[in-house]
Amino acid sequence: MERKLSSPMAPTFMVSAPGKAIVFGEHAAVYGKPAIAAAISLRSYLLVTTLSKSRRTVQLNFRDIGLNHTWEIDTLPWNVFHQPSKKRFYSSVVDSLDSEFLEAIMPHAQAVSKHLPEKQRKIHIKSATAFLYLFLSLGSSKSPGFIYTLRSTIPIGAGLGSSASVCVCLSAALLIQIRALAGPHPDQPLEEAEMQIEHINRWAFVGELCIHGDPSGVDNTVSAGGKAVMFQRNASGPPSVIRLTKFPKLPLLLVDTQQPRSTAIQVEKVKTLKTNHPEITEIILDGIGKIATSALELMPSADFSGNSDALGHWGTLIGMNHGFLVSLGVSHPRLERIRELVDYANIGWTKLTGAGGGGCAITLFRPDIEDQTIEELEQKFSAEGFQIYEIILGADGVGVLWPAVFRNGTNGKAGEEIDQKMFENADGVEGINQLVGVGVQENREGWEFWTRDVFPR
Ligand SMILES: Nc1ncnc2c1ncn2[C@@H]1O[C@H](COP(=O)(O)OP(=O)(O)O)[C@@H](O)[C@H]1O
Ligand SMILES: C[C@@](O)(CCOP(=O)(O)O)CC(=O)O
Ligand SMILES: [Mg+2]
Repeated sequence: MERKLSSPMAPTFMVSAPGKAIVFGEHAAVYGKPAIAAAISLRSYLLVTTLSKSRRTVQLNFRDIGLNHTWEIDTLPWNVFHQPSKKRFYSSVVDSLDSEFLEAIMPHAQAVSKHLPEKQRKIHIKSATAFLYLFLSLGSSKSPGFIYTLRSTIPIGAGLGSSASVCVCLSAALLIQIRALAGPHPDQPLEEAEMQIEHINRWAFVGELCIHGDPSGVDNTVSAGGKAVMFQRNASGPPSVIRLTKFPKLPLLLVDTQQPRSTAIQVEKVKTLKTNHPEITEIILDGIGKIATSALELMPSADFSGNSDALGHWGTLIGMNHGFLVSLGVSHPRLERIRELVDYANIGWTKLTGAGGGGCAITLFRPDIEDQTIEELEQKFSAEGFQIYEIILGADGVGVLWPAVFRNGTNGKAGEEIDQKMFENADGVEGINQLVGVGVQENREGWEFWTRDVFPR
């Protein structure tokens, strides 16, 4: 099914991609060790509006970070991106950034936030760079004007793969616009769907390269394909990915320290440690990889309930994995406080998830913990300023709503186009979920996913 979205009359459409939780193996994944990660029910949503033929501008409206910038399409450095000698950079698999491209983009990316404080400015520039790199690689100077409006329910910079989910949305939207994707549709052969996911994933990785320098690729892989994966980066060629179709239902709690940090800085920390203490660091990274392999071997049936041995084994591995991450220097006192509270109550095993240095921790509960005990713990977390997220693991990967109209009566607007302003101004996570959240059953109507439901819910 080909879509003619580059036509000026193309209707508004929306794409969405999930965040992720790394259950085992962060950081070591960067160095080619295996990792296990699952897509979560928090997601990003990107609305693409085509402008009339006479308006040849591209507007990036990233409301969550306060970025709203418009470029004239004709002023962008198309000549640099589309020179014949650079063809391989946009026609084949791209696994590194081109310095000439980056240089050409930089003044345009830097134009987005001239007068902001340094920290916020960096965030804006990273997102704008990822967008421009993909837009110029995949798009054309003849392109009509567009508005890209993004909202996300994933906390930014908290280890839940917000960057990857944004990059998957951008990649999917742009590939749809150049008619490079077939589907998704329910009777699409699995192999074809997998190829489409991989196409989206590869360009999302390029976006991640713009945001964090040296990503392993695990985040974009699990965001694009959804569900859960065992992921291993290879020294050359594409990574090895096993889709985990029997990922267990975990009694899991996700707690956010609310301590912001940047993945790029945490990854850099480990790199410095590896330079200064190569042998010891390699042993730790290898140990983390062995934990992920062991977890995969011990992964029981789809359900942990009534299988306390398996749960206990995974719990022990979670504790060991966290210990190794502490040794790498990527924990934080707030993360240790979460672990301390869980350990005192003796009700489970905790590890940081994602790049650490702040961000989120996951706790796997022991079997048969009373609901009241969990409630008491949650109250302590709230009192100390931690944020608890209710998530489901194994969510759908990238999906498309085409055209972007309300399909149901919950918003009282069935059949109406999803209004850009309404989406832009949706009030926080609740507002976004209510309006378009695919986790809300009524809102799922009309969404199509390349991934299939393989997990028991
Ligand atoms: N909702 C969003 N809107 C715009 N940019 C975003 C959004 N979420 C993430 N980003 C980009 O991703 C970066 C955060 O990525 P990263 O440090 O890898 O943390 P995370 O663990 O959330 O992926 C931000 O600096 C920003 O550039
Ligand atoms: C630390 C790392 O393993 C995961 C980073 O995840 P996040 O950006 O913190 O969500 C880096 C990577 O694998 O690219
Ligand atoms: Mg990230």
